[in-house]
Amino acid sequence: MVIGWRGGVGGGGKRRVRVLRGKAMAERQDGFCLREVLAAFRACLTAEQTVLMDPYLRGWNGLIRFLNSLGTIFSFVSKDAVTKIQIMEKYRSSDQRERYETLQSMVEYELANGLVGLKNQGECPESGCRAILRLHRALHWLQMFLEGLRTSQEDSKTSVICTNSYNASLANYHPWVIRKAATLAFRALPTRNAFLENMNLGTPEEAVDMLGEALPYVCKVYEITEELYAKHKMLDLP
Ligand SMILES: CCCCCCCCCCCCC/C=C/[C@@H](O)[C@H](COP(=O)(O)O)NC(=O)CCCCCCCCCCCCCCC
Repeated sequence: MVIGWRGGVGGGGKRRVRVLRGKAMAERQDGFCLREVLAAFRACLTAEQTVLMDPYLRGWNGLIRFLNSLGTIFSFVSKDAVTKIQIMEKYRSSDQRERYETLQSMVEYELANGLVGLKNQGECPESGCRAILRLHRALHWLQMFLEGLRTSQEDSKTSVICTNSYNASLANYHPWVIRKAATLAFRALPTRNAFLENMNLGTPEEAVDMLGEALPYVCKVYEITEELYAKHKMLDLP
């Protein structure tokens, strides 16, 4: 299975307009394409069923770029995610970078050296295991959201798909005030087709096809991480 977009139209610096099926559609001007994000999650997976850290973080940075393009209403979400990503990037450029090459090597290293903070958050506020767990939970939301978007009807509301997937995943770990702010922000999401077009994967139909091909890789990354954390009883890290 190859992740790629058959249409082959990349983003560009200058504003361009292309005509698809008789309908004019403005292209994104920032060159963002969700294909690269999805390919990054695919690139995380190794033959040994480990998860490579660098493409994992690259995938997340791409998602944040997309999130930021949806408006400042999501700043509180992206700031929190960026804090977690930066913790990991710092480790990947430190003397300990090899310890953080994969999620598996990170877990092994931090557990063996008492760097996880198993009892309370204050113990190890910059624990890599903890930062990844927060992103991992958000990946569950993303997986459900994109699957919901992919399988929904054309007239479905993005805000409803987003709220449902949030309530079934991440919301369980958030206090009331965050849940409230998140569900209010979801109301600002564009329509389903505008959202799909914003991914820069072609027409909404092409975007749906692409998601169908690529989502299994995101799911696999999620499953491997979930098993790893379950094995070490770290799914509830404070
Ligand atoms: C498309 C709209 C995207 C909406 C995003 C849905 C997720 C809403 C999450 C709200 C998080 C609010 C911020 C704060 C959270 C923290 O309390 C909480 C706990 O952290 P702590 O233990 O350090 O205190 N943090 C977290 O749970 C991590 C949240 C990370 C959320 C990252 C979400 C990134 C979403 C990227 C979407 C891109 C759209 C992709 C579609 C192509």
